[in-house]
Amino acid sequence: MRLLFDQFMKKCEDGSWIHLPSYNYTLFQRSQDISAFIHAYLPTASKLINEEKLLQAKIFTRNFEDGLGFEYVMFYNDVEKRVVCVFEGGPYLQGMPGCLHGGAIATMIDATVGTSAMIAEGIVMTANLNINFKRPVPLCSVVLINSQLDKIEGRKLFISCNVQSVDEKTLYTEATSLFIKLDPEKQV
Ligand SMILES: CCCCCCCC(=O)SCCNC(=O)CCNC(=O)[C@H](O)C(C)(C)COP(=O)(O)OP(=O)(O)OC[C@H]1O[C@@H](n2cnc3c(N)ncnc32)[C@H](O)[C@@H]1OP(=O)(O)O
Repeated sequence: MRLLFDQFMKKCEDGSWIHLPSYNYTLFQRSQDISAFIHAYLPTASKLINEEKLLQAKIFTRNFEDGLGFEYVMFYNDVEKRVVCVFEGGPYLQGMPGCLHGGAIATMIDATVGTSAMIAEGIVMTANLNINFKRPVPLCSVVLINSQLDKIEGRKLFISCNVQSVDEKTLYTEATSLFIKLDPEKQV
């Protein structure tokens, strides 16, 4: 993980790649911003949200102690419209014995392609995520999640993604996704 981090940080030196900051909370740090977002974009859902509990909200992937859950770092290449995530799924993410849980893989795919969509179009939501699990990901191994923004049609963003071993010899997972840029005029 450290070796790959250093390799990508080196790529950032000429500005072709950017190290993306990781968030422990949603992109909105203050609760009133979260509340304003929900009332603006998700009025239907806002009626069901417990505002008090909302104060404890954290990004799902940032809820485990170091090394036990989702350990990851993302880098972005604006020319290629790519986000690459270096990810190690910790021991608390086990599915079948010795394997990373499929839901944990889906989460990190969603986070990676979602980051790509947010960079391109701001406030987006996942409308569709199709995942082919081709080989089991060994638990606690480091993988590369490569996402590619394929096209934008109106509010629709089509992003593909694969999960490979660090030596890129093993293809673990392939996915396609559709993100929709939220329209504040539309009741979601
Ligand atoms: C920082 C890390 C980033 C993390 C990112 C994580 C993102 C998430 O996990 S979001 C949570 C999971 N997603 C959700 O809960 C979303 C639930 N769905 C929704 O809220 C709505 O369906 C939403 C917002 C996606 C689309 O609703 P709305 O804005 O009304 O758009 P809508 O008019 O229905 O559709 C717009 C277009 O997309 C198409 N479309 C919408 N959904 C789909 C779909 N599932 N499949 C194919 N096409 C679709 C529509 O057909 C329409 O196409 P066209 O413009 O050609 O007619």
